[in-house]
Amino acid sequence: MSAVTAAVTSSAKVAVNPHKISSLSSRSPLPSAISIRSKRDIPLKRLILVTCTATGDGAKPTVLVAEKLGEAGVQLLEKFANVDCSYNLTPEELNTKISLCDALIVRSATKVGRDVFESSRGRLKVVGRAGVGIDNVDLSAATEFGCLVVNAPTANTIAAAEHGIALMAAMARNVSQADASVKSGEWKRNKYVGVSLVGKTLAVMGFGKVGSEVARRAKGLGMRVIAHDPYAPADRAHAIGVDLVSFDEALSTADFISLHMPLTPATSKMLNDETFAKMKKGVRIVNVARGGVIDEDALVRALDAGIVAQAALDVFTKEPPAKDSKLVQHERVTVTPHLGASTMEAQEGVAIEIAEAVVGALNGELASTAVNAPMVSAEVLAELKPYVVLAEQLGRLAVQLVAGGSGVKNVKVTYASARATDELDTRLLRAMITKGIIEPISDVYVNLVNADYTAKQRGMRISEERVVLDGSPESPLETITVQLGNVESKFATALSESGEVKVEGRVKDGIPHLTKVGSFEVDVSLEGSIILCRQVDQPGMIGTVGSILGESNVNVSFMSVGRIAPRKQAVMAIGVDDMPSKETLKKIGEIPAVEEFVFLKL
Ligand SMILES: NC(=O)C1=CN([C@@H]2O[C@H](COP(=O)(O)OP(=O)(O)OC[C@H]3O[C@@H](n4cnc5c(N)ncnc54)[C@H](O)[C@@H]3O)[C@@H](O)[C@H]2O)C=CC1
Ligand SMILES: O=C(O)C(=O)COP(=O)(O)O
Repeated sequence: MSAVTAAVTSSAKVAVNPHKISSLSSRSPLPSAISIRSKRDIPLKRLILVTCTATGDGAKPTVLVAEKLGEAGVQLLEKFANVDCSYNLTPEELNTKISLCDALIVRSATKVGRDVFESSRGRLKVVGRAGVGIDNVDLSAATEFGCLVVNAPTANTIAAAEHGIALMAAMARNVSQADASVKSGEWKRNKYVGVSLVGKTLAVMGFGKVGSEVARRAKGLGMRVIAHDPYAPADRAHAIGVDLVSFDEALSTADFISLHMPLTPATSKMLNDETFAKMKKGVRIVNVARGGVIDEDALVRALDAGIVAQAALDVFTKEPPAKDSKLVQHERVTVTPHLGASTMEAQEGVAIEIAEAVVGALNGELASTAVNAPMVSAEVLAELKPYVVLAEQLGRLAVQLVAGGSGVKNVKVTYASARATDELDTRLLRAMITKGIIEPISDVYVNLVNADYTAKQRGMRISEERVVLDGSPESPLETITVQLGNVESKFATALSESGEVKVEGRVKDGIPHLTKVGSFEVDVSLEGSIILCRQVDQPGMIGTVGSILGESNVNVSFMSVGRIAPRKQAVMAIGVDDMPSKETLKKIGEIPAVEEFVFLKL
């Protein structure tokens, strides 16, 4: 079972007489004010993460496209949103605009740092990276601010692989140098004698989507291809006739090295003085990945020392590089201005891929290309839909039962299900319970993106437990129980025998219901708001409370009573559509048989 972080602080726990329950909840005759609510569909937008409710007025969301995006993508966005295509913004202009935007689409040139999320003041809900590399987006800041980051990981793979091959062939045959020479009026056939590719060893560093397409094409050119990738499965490499080798073996045996790993702290400057020294003399290097994976000064030294015969670079640590960059000006270096993804086809594909992902995310759907959120498949999502609402409502109820100042640090969630443990994905449920607990007591916006982070920040530990039931695993869950430990409660009845605030719920006919409070069984649908009352069980109670509410024009949607035994203590759960006034609540509290009561807003 997963647990979200540690940091358990203990606060005073009040031992309260637990009320044992001896009978199941009894549905009482309905007083005149009662109306049974019709079964409603649960709005999908509530389920997830990033809904375009930022404007709060049902207006179209605004998408800022900050770098050139294919027309097909812009058109797709325009069907759903106000689209502001503003290219070449300065960082200051971006920060000013962003507070009016629900989504931002960038390519590789825009730095989306913490300042962007701060400047958005909570409105920015999605960052779409129209391409693969997300090294220009501060993912931890995005996660912290609950902003989903999606990318377009597949549409430019072939373009990048083709550009890698193009650079390798152009470099080997001095195409760009010879071209410049001829255009300047020279005709130097001996100066530009190249090297052949056939029979040479190519080391593909990073055997992902682009790397494996480069490998496939290089095999077709008659090269021997090896690859280094600590995370790639060997059988995928073998399937296209490539051997996975160690980093050092790749460096020491390759005639050509082609880089295709992402820029991360682990890959930053992985080609440096030390690693160049391990290479075969006369090696040729292609970089269509990210400039930062090479120490560029070290590459100039390796070129000058003759270790590296040639390099072909599409990407640079700083883009554009300085005009007088020794590397760019080096006569044995071929350069292009980050053109790997720049084909008509790839740009069209990327634009559509990112526009669909951003629109989906703004619609509250789970994006399959989410970079900073767990992916939950559409099928799992559809099945869990009512349970997701239940989870949030239980969290919301539980936290409202805590007496102010207690500080919620320990949350225990128990899922009872006939499904095998690994057949129930609880990440979404856990996130929604976290949302339910944190949102009523703070101004933090919690979603699937930042739920675990936010819990951790607040020192809240969420432990999850599974109870595997006998029976049919048809429905994913029977009950969800949320317990808050080490807290005091403003409604002592909500404390379990072991002293935790405890609420339990289940889904009935697609509608989430509260079925247990502390040790008392109740049955009330989780819509609107709830009044919980502990009273001495006696005739006329339901009528008395019902008429107080009816007189104040508060519509009652549901009532249920759970009791220990006839004429002993009972808990009445009353679902109300409207917020009762203070006077109305006071009148309920003044009923002699009422021992304690609480109003809970859902
Ligand atoms: N120049 C351009 O216009 C383009 C550049 N790119 C760059 O190419 C990179 C690769 O793109 P894809 O193949 O689509 O990504 P990918 O995620 O499919 O592949 C990356 C591979 O690198 C591997 N890797 C991670 N750390 C490594 C390490 N330390 N050593 C060796 N391998 C490591 C991963 O296991 C993965 O297999 C992107 O991150 C992006 O930076 C991608 C498209 C266009
Ligand atoms: O997809 C990538 O990672 C790329 O590097 C492509 O960058 P671009 O979208 O052309 O700025």
